Amino acid sequence: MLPTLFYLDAMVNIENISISFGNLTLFRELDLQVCCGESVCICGGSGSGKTSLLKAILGFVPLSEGTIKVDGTVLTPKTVDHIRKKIAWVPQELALPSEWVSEMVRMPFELKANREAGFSKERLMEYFISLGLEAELYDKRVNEVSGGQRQRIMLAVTALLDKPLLIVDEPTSALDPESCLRVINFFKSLCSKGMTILSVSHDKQFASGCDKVFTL
Ligand SMILES: Nc1ncnc2c1ncn2[C@@H]1O[C@H](COP(=O)(O)OP(=O)(O)OP(=O)(O)O)[C@@H](O)[C@H]1O
Repeated sequence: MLPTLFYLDAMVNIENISISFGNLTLFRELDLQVCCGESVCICGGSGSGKTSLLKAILGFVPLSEGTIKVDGTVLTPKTVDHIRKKIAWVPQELALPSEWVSEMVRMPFELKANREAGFSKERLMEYFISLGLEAELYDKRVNEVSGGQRQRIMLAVTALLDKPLLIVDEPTSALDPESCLRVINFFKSLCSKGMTILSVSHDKQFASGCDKVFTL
C-alpha cells in the first residue's frame, strides 16, 4: 500500500524519461518525484538539460521515452492544456512587452491558462513586502527597475496566480545573499500553504534553502 499512497501525494511524478535533440541525448531513464508542498531544486552543470526538463513538464519539449504525471494526470497532447492550468511558470529570461510595472504584473492574468486567477493589488503588495520590494516600484516604468527587482516582482506575480505547482528557472540569478534569503523564506511560506515548487538553480545558497536538491 505504501507506494500507492506515495504516488497519490506526488505533484510531479517523472518515470524513466529520456530527452534528446537529434543526436544529442541530454539524459536517459531519469526518475524524479516531487511531493505536494515540497520545494525541490534541480542542480547540474551548464547544458546538462535542467531547463529542458522543466520545459518537458510543461509539454514544450518532447520525451523520447518515459512518462510525466502532474497532479495524477499523465502528460499527453490531450492533457497538456489541463496540466498547464495547474502550473505557474517563471522562465529564466523574462521579456514581457510592457512599459509600466503596473501593466507587466497584470499580463500573466490575460493568458488563457490563467483566466481563473484574479489579480489583487493588495495581495501583490503583501508579496512585495515579503520579497523586500518597495511599493513605489509598482508605479515605475519597467526600464527603471533593476534586474533583481524585476525577478522578484515576477515571483510575486507568479505566486498571485495561486497555482498548485510553481516552476521557476534560476529565481535568484540576479540577487544578492539578503534578497536570496527573502526568496527562500517566501518559497517556504508558499509551500506551507500547500504550493509545490520545482526550481533550477546554480545558486548554492538558494539550493540549501530548498527541501531537496536533485543533481542532474
Ligand atoms: N530546442 C532545442 N533544440 C536543440 N537543442 C536544444 C534545444 N533546447 C536546448 N538544447 C540543447 O540542449 C542542451 C541542454 O540545454 P538546457 O538549456 O536544458 O541546459 P541547462 O542545464 O538548463 O543549461 P544552463 O545551466 O546553461 O542554463 C544544450 O546543449 C542546448 O543547446
